[in-house]
Amino acid sequence: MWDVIVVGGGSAGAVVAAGLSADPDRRVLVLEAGPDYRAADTPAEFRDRTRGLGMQLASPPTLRSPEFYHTGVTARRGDGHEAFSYRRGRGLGGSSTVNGLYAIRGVPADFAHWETSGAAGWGPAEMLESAIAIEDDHDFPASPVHGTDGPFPVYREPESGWGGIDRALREAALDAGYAWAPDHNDPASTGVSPFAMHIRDGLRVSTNHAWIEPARGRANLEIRGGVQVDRVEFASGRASGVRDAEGNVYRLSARGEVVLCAGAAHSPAMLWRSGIGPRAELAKLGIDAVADLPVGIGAQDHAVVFAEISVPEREQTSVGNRPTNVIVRYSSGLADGRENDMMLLATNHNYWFGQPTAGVAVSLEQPHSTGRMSLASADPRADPHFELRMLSDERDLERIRDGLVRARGLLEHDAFVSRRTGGVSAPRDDAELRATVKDTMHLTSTARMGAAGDPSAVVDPDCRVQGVEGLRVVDASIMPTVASANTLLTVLALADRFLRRAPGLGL
Ligand SMILES: Cc1cc2nc3c(=O)[nH]c(=O)nc-3n(C[C@H](O)[C@H](O)[C@H](O)COP(=O)(O)OP(=O)(O)OC[C@H]3O[C@@H](n4cnc5c(N)ncnc54)[C@H](O)[C@@H]3O)c2cc1C
Repeated sequence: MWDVIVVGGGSAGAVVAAGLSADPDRRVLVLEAGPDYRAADTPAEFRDRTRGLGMQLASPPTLRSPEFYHTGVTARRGDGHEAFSYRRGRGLGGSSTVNGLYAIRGVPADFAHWETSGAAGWGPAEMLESAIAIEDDHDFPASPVHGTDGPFPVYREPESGWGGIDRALREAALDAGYAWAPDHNDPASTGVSPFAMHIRDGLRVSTNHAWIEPARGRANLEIRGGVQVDRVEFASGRASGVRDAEGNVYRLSARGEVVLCAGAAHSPAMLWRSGIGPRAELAKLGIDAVADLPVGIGAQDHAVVFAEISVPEREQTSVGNRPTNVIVRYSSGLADGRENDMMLLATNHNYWFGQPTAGVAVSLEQPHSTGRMSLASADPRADPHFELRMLSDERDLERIRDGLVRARGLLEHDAFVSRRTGGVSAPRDDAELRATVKDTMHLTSTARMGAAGDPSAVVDPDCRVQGVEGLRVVDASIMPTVASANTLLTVLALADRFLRRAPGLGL
């Protein structure tokens, strides 16, 4: 019998498990589909920051450590595209073990928007408090918006370690009038910034290193790897435990709760298998509905397009072969965009496709387009599929079009012209934009948070799944809308915020 069962020991799951097991009176069980391993045994290829070099969007035919990925998840990025794999991490640390290492906070306008859309208590001040609490950032010692005591390191590569494209983007963007913002994690910042990473001494720090490892050995915390959870079981409308794919059942104590932290792809799939989702979709899979909720509807990710150039190899080399050390954030002022709705990324090498080119990526940080999940069967081993419908909302197209014009303009600056060996290659019209748009692996909002009783929300502001008792979701799924930044730091701040809101959970 467990007071809390945490499903998924990934990014949010590690924070939640460590936080809840800090109370020795609470018995916490973590069930993780992938490997349970000591942080020191993380495969070298993931600790080394050159990992970014091999991080193509599509899984390559052979992966060196396939057990660290859920290889069956697929997505169609845009209407008319071919569907192909959508990367998700697996094993302790989850996606924080395999991700691109970028460590950037969401912007205050995101959280203000969350609050007005019903997520009371998740506004800019609260999310800043959590962002400060989790981090260990020594670059701005006197800053009131930074923390140095948290478990998660934030590091910025000095200019001497940047690639030629990083330098060119900074020079061109400053000349074009974008401001220099040395700290993109300052809530007031916008403009040209060094892109921070979650590394210490040059090596990745995952949530397995930062949260699970220090909590291991607690008598009240048990971690089981290799357990593929099928679904949550209920008795009289209250979660009574979970069942795994082998049929084993893990039971909760009388006041116990299940916290799903299986990520934005797998938490919604697990909810469907548990009878929580759109009634009509569940019926197609032969699942009886426990609660008719819009699970799997509203999926978001940042849409990205590229302006590519060819440059000599020396311009592509940076310390650790990082693809991007410099970004430019700006507010488009277009199509209902809030502050910092757009990002341009220096691309020393085009890791998304493993191409030899370089250039500037244009990323839509506040998409209006939403997608949805489907499941081929109720089999617990069937991974979900996503129709992301990127750029299907005209307002997204308008801003990405404008972003590409800006990127093209920057690539005509002498800093780029003097480095490139040919012309600029980029989508020429809306049809090409829609045909070439890519994701950034930042899936969110598949079980979104909203006001209690709001039929368009899956969880309330205490992360409780509506219509049942004893079940919460705490991971990227619950973001009301995708944060305007790479999503990991927001997921971690969100997990910290949850812990502050649920002090007596399961007891
Ligand atoms: C390749 C890649 C690159 C990325 N790059 C960046 C980046 O550079 N910066 C950034 O900020 N963000 C990045 N992201 C996004 C960011 O890492 C994620 O948003 C974040 O880690 C998600 O956290 P999570 O807790 O929601 O899910 P995860 O960290 O994915 O954790 C989910 C966990 O649940 C487990 N699980 C799933 N199903 C089951 C089941 N049935 N039973 C038991 N356990 C289960 C999984 O194995 C996993 O361990 C990237 C993501 C990927 C995949």
